Amino acid sequence: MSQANLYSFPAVDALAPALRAYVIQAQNAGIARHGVFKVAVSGGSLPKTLAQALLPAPSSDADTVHWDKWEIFFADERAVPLDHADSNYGLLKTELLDKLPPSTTQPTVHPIDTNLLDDTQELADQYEQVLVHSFAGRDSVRLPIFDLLLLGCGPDGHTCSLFPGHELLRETDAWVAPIEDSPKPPPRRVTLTLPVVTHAVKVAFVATGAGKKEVMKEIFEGGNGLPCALVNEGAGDRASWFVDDPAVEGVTYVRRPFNL
Ligand SMILES: O=C1O[C@H](COP(=O)(O)O)[C@@H](O)[C@H](O)[C@H]1O
Repeated sequence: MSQANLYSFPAVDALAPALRAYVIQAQNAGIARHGVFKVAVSGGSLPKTLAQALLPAPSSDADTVHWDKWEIFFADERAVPLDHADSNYGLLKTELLDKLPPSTTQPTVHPIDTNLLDDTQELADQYEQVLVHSFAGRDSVRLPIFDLLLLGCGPDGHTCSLFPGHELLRETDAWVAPIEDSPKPPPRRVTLTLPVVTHAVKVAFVATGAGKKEVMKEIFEGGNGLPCALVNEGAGDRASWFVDDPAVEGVTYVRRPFNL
């Protein structure tokens, strides 16, 4: 059985160029496949690291981020207005999108429909319809296949808004699901479901800082049914972890040298 790749770097400034190279390779493969790059992103600490990876000017044609071809979705989102401090869209906008050079054609971004914030089931259903439309219809595809998912890992092993032990981990039908009892605030959210996450062409996790080392040990040395471990099991070597050394201190799982 294939296993997740674990790439570790002394610090975020060494991790960022590797993440950039990996994202650009996924981007180019997506564009070659269907003319666009369909990517879903998390909130939390990810957008800041992503900005560090993707904002520097390209060093060559091969190193270019083709923002005009990006179609950005949210791996999870909180049921709040887009300008709320808890919004994952808001975070991506302030950390990354607002910092693109003015001459850049902005990517297509798919935020949640904030008219539906009062009903998380409707919010999730509407976001699923966005995917249905973008991925050519639920009748023709069993699951949407993202070119890349860029995910975080919480200190409890959650990813997207899939939390340890939560019934949502058993969801097999919906592509996007509501959650009303997230243990991490805010409680009301929507999230991609596990089958969608594990079916992506590639899944990249970014986890940095010593605050993650205990959960990294658990994920890579047993799994314990943690959501991040379930993604590793489902995606195998399509999953890659970009971490800094403090996040994997004491983790015995074999790191790979980063080579594309
Ligand atoms: O609540 C959330 O947390 C996770 C992890 O965040 P991090 O700050 O520990 O990286 C994040 O991936 C998710 O999108 C977010 O809604």
